[in-house]
Amino acid sequence: MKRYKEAKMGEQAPHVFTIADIAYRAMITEGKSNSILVSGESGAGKTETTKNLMCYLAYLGGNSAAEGQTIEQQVLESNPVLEAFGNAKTARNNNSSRFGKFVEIQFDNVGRISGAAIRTYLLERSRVCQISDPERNYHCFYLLCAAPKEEIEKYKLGDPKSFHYLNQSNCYQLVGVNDANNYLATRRAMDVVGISEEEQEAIFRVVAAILHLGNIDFGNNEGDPESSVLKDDDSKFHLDMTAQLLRCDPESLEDALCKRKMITPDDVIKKSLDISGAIISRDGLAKTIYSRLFDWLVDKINVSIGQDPKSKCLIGVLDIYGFESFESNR
Ligand SMILES: Nc1ncnc2c1ncn2[C@@H]1O[C@H](COP(=O)(O)OP(=O)(O)OP(=O)(O)O)[C@@H](O)[C@H]1O
Repeated sequence: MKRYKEAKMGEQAPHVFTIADIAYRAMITEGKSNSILVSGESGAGKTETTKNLMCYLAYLGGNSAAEGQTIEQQVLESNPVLEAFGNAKTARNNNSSRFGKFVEIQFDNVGRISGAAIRTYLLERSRVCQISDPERNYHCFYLLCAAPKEEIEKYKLGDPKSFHYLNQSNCYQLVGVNDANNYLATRRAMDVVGISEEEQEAIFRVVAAILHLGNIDFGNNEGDPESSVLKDDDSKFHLDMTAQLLRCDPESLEDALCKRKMITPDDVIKKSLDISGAIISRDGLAKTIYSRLFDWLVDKINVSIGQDPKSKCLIGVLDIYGFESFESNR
């Protein structure tokens, strides 16, 4: 970073630091905002490049003397938090971002970082309840299953193989990655970005609830093929756990999964759902809860980092969705 600072284009070997340096210098001299677009196929290195760009901008505009957590530390530490909840192993990349991200780093009139905002786009919701070999679900599920024993007991978790949302693929572990260590690292990163202990507990409660929700299975309601009921005691256990973790009433949850409410101008009609309908509503609930949790996390990080209303210049870094080409593209 030292070598690239204020070096002319071509003076050093090609590097993203040069791009960040040019963007920063142009912002200072011309007083104009700049954006850097990082694009490429899945696995090309966009997210790593984005992190390098952010490190370099933090190096140029950092506030080393500030007390407590600096804005740049918070921006950099938001990466492991967002990756835990928005990244997953795919066929091409063990740490593939399943969302788009635009990071705005704001600067004051002397070129110091004064605020930041993170905007995310289009989280891949379907992954929460549907995966196939050799992919994995979002990292956070495996991290929580590798959490310290007390937490595993508190959330009644265990081997990832016992959860439907994880066992549709045979891939559970990543080579060279320790989920137990990463769980603790994610908790530490959450501390840095200003997520309180209580909020962290609530976040992982929701993650555990989604795993239990996925294990609720449905069976035929005798005498009425158009409706469904909980399949067995195992499903009842997971329903009770989901309700306990989400702090809602188990009967209302069961009703919400097995019945559909239709609102007409005069009345509210409840219609029973068959097994496949109940599964669709269970998975729909899991996807909605997860994507709202993700949005909540991003909002929380933004509130904690804070934006500078007086800032006139910013550098934006856009890490877009990586392109993938499948045998059968849909
Ligand atoms: N500059 C780098 N230094 C070291 N390793 C890198 C670098 N860039 C990429 N890699 C390796 O390649 C992998 C994929 O990179 P990255 O996650 O940045 O890709 P991506 O383009 O963001 O992919 P996706 O679109 O799937 O999110 C990384 O996990 C890392 O192992």
